Amino acid sequence: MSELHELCTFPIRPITSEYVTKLQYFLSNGIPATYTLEEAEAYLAGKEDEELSSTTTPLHIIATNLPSDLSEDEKKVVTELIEELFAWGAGWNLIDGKEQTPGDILFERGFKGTGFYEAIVDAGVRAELLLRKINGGEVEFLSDDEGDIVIGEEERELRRQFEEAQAQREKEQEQEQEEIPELVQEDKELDDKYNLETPAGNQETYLSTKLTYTDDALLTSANDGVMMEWEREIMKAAADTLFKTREEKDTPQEDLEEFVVLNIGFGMGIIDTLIQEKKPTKHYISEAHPDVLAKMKKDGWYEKQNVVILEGRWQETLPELLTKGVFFNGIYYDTFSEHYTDMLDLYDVVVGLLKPSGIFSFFNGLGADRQVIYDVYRKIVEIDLNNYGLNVIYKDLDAPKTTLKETDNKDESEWNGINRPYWRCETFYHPEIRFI
Ligand SMILES: C[S@@+](CC[C@H](N)C(=O)[O-])C[C@H]1O[C@@H](n2cnc3c(N)ncnc32)[C@H](O)[C@@H]1O
Repeated sequence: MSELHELCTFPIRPITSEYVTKLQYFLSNGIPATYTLEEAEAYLAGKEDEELSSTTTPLHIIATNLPSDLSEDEKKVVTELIEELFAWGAGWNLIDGKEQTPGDILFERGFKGTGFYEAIVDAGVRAELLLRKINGGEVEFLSDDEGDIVIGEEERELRRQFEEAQAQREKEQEQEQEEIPELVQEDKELDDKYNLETPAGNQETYLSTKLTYTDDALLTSANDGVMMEWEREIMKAAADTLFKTREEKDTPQEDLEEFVVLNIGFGMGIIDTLIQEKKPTKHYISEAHPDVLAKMKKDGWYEKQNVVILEGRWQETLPELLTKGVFFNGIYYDTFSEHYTDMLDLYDVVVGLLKPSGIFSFFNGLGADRQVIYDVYRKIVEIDLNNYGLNVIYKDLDAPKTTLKETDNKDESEWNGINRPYWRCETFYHPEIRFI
């Protein structure tokens, strides 16, 4: 173990500012903040050229060895150590031999709410926003419902690339084609490859994939869960949220005269059935998949008096409503094989379609296969919606324990026989979004 790594195991107590001095010494003398245990071991074994499959960084070692009985003074020092590592380019989402990020380790060890876990989440938010800038507004950094985590980006490297890209852009102003930094380009290629191959990752593939309704799920032919029965409680909460303003005293009467609701994504029709029970004046349903539309026809949704079915992708059907004077008291969004970039496009439409007192909500599965990413997205969504003059309140809901792990037993795990678990968190952050 190198001296830097050794330091991060907190060999001496109490943890004093001496630690910060030592850390600064290592970093300012050229040891990268992302120097891994694996690199150190390979160096000692004379195998520096070998490709390493995991990246146990100083932040991982801190997360693993952080004492749980820290004094207030020690907490301050540890906070400084973490800040110092980030200032020198530590990666918030690198993965160690157990496939864990430093945030995962802290969460597992019960450090959520102590400020240390939150420092990692904040670094993730900063990295994401920075990468989006570099990438010309595209969101590529975090995987959402895809089950993979993109490793290798470090804030410092990003910052360097950002500055480089900006300088380059200034130099080549007359050139129409913008340079894409190599790192981002690599991610894009990975993403494109992934997208082209799976229904879960790509809309075009998804919309031409055969779907099957089982007793408790809607599945693609690749056994991806499009919708699953375990989400029913979440749908109940969502339906209640959409109708909440009906009971609130300060909702303007003119907003309530016609109670109009929009649901984007029919799936198993769970939320639409719950919406119908609440008898809205009008109930719009946006649905793109032919097999789902066929099921809706078979089950009589086209005959319902107050139901309007918008056939096709919401990207094509909703903008038309903007010119037709249709406004909603509630909008819910829960689709499949879409990404956070699609949600950013959706926000443009939502602000135009929501009544001043209206409520917008969505199935919040963003990054939910890994707690720390779920927490990063929680903040990103808040930041993005605030830019639209919308405020988010999250309500914590318990997710079923059977979604936490994969086992062969259907009673123990929802993921038995399902291609890619898209949910792994204990708590669902149910969003209620209104104009500020
Ligand atoms: C997760 S399911 C919705 C489940 C629903 N909330 C329920 O309670 O059963 C997602 C649905 O969104 C539909 N969908 C996917 N992309 C869409 C798009 N761009 N526009 C409209 N519907 C879409 C899918 O075909 C699928 O029926």
